[in-house]
Amino acid sequence: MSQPHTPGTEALLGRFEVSQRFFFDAAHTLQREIEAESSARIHGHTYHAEVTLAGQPDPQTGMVVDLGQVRAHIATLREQLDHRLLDEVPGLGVPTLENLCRFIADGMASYASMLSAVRVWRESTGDGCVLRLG
Ligand SMILES: Nc1nc2c(c(=O)[nH]1)N=C([C@H](O)[C@H](O)COP(=O)(O)OP(=O)(O)OP(=O)(O)O)CN2
Ligand SMILES: [Zn+2]
Repeated sequence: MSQPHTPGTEALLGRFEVSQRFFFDAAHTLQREIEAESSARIHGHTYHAEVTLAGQPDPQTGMVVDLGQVRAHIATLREQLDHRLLDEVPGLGVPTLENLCRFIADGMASYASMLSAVRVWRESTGDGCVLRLG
């Protein structure tokens, strides 16, 4: 049974976080001080990403947000990254994990008020980055 939500009672109710994961395969180059030559060559990674949205469930739907809707939104965002040379993606900047987090967060602007975190990582190396928002 859902409880009516009274503003200011978040501390008692807690905060729900729902998330959606996706992955994309992409190529990039990177200017680095170490491993300079191999990083500057075009090479590819499988990137994993997770978008987290926070809030209270709507009393009618029982959902913070319909994750099916979020998945559809992410599919269009993913199109801009999957099988791309990241160096050429407009608005991304230097193709690092940090800028990928920022790019994905910007692409979730229509969910801005709920956006709690964006995480991007590479399983192959164990490298990861989290952008915490809100
Ligand atoms: N703070 C950050 N540091 C680094 C980033 C980054 O995005 N943010 N990115 C890289 C590179 O993408 C680099 O290509 C990773 O290189 P490396 O650690 O050498 O791993 P491999 O390319 O050898 O890994 P694969 O197994 O081939 O995927 C470095 N630093
Ligand atoms: Zn790389």
